[in-house]
Amino acid sequence: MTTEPLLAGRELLQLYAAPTGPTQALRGVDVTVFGGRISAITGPSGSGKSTLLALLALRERPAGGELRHRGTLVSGLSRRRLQRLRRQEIGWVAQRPTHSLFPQLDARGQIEQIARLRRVRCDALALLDEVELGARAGALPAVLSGGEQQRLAVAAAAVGAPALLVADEPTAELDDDSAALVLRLLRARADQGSAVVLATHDARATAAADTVLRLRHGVLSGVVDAGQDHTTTIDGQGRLQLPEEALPLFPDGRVVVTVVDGHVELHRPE
Ligand SMILES: Nc1ncnc2c1ncn2[C@@H]1O[C@H](COP(=O)(O)OP(=O)(O)OP(=O)(O)O)[C@@H](O)[C@H]1O
Repeated sequence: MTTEPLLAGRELLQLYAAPTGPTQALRGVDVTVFGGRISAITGPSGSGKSTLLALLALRERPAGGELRHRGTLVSGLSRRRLQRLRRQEIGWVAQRPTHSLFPQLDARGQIEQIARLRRVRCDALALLDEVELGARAGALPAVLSGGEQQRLAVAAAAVGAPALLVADEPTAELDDDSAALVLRLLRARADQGSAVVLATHDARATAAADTVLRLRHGVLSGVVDAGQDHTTTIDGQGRLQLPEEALPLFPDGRVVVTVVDGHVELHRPE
């Protein structure tokens, strides 16, 4: 892992227009993304995962808060600079993989086109082989199965180990063997220095991550680093959000809080 974050978001807010008034898709999210690591964003449907990915991949600007890319405020970057960063440094796998593929290019052409845009050399057939698509090199996205499209979209995003590789549900359509191929490719890119960020509902993908960020109702409810304790934030009113796995311990929502010798204990009331 590199010590300087590639991306650092503070108090990120995103709003979308809705018939009933603006929807707060993200509310006060703090997030840090490092090269060399896989981060998985989890949470129920509608919790803001895709929205956070769109901000991190510099596809949308936050409505509030502060997002820095290599220490520079994203709000200060021109549209042209953002476009160049997206093209050259950011791999993107959309929730619907065809949305991140060129419809008119075959599988081999997809890889070669991305390599041209990123100005890197890439053995397209070898990369397609890594996701077991070597035999489909001449196929257009429209004739590939959902799982093949997904593997192709991940392979294309991974060309040249971009500084950031962002994937929305990259294993959703995949059986265990194919999911393992995709996760192996993502790990290989992280080992080459890419910051890999996934939104996922898939336990296979969260198990492969170094850090798991949980979103609930647009709020970051917890961050777990592999092999470490749960970390959560305390808001300005002193409230903290318990990890989901702790909630069944307090079925009626009541808790006794005791401060003992510099730490806090939570008990179910007698
Ligand atoms: N372009 C948009 N316009 C209006 N509302 C949006 C838009 N994108 C997202 N939202 C709303 O923002 C909230 C968060 O959506 P988002 O897609 O980020 O959630 P998610 O966790 O990725 O969900 P899923 O797991 O179902 O993909 C939802 O209430 C959604 O309806």
